[in-house]
Amino acid sequence: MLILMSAPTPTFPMHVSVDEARAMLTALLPPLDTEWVALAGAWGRTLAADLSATVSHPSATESALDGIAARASDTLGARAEAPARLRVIGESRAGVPFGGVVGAGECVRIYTGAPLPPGADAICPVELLRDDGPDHVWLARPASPGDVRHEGGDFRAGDVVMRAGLLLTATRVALAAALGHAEVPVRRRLRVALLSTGDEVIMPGQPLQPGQVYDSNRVGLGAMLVECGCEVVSLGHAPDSPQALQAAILGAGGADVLLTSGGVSMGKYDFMRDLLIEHGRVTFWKVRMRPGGPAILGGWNGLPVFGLPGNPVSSLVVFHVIVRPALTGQPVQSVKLRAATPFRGLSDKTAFWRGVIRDGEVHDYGQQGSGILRSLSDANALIIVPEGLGVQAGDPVDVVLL
Ligand SMILES: Nc1nc2c(c(=O)[nH]1)N[C@H]1C(S)=C(S)[C@@H](COP(=O)(O)OP(=O)(O)OC[C@H]3O[C@@H](n4cnc5c(N)ncnc54)[C@H](O)[C@@H]3O)O[C@H]1N2
Ligand code: MOO
Repeated sequence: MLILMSAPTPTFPMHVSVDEARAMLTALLPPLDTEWVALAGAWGRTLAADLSATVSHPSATESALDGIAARASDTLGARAEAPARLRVIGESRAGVPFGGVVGAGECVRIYTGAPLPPGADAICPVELLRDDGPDHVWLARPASPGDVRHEGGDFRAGDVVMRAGLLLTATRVALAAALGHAEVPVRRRLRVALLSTGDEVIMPGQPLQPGQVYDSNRVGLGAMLVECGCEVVSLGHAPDSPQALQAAILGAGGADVLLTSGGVSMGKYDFMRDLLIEHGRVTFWKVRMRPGGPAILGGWNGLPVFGLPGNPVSSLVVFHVIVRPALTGQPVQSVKLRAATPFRGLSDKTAFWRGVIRDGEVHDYGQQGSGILRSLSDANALIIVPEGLGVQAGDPVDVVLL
């Protein structure tokens, strides 16, 4: 007769949803103080306060073209066979505006970005002009008010243009400069300690002995943390021993959170799991997702600890859909695409299958094992198949772009 041992009822939540896991991790992270950084060093940081425009952009109504500025009413009906003739009374250059007023029958030569002189309300591009001596021009088309860029057309002084919480991408750093900020308030970088575990795990650069594996998780997770704007405190690697793990965790002093990889599933040597359950604190164990199901969140002496599974695809997918959004405050961005192939559903888990987007459709990458790291590297999409649902070819499907 087969007797199955019944495990004691856990005192912590198990099998939480991906959304719950993300919210629980977010709740364990400390609020981050504000610091000011020069704009040149602000890329990748998170804005800590709203940014207002110190000036309007454009700062004055200006020309969008090189040509002449005139009164549109003087040029109505102008065409090649019956051009309009205007007197040139000066010039307006970017940075050197024309000092006078454009009157009836008059124009000034003007260049892109130069202020529109008072009196003028329209532009004729240089391609449609013919000089008639130094002081007159013929227009083969009416001057167009549409070729004027209005003062404040982009933003006005005092407008709140960027909101706190925004990730400062390259274009947003450019926008902050246009708003007139030499320095910006950003959130302090989160200090994340990173530890990989496992007797078999070694760093590349040494010959691989039978049964060993190169530490791809530490390198991959470290790079992803840098992408998230975090300061990485590398704790290196610890073997499968509770004592070694405890000693390594002590090295995380001062970090805001510890990320580990490996040792969180069902095996006898999964000591990260035991350490948190028996001597630390557990917020949840196991997420209803594949890959990544065995992840465990908890704490050790006040330090939040997130134990990611050892399987390379599992740890990196958990990072994509739980860790990154929690660390950056930026939601997981997904788009709807048409599935070119079926994607398997799981009755009790959300699946994140690797896919390849081709011709606007998403195709199954094929090998979906949690140890097939190439599937993540070659893929450019994570296909989200919600619990209990499958995807047929032709169905719309939510896709996270990798
Ligand atoms: N009986 C069960 N076995 C397993 C279950 C289960 O529910 N019942 N879950 C499976 C799932 S799902 C996953 S994911 C893995 C996760 O296990 P662990 O977190 O305990 O990870 P390890 O056993 O330490 O390692 C798994 C695998 O990954 C390799 N590994 C570990 N660290 C690294 C690293 N830093 N770089 C590259 N590769 C690494 C390790 O050598 C193993 O091959 O458990 C299943 N088992
Ligand atoms: O779900 Mo595990 O995370 O299959 O490899």
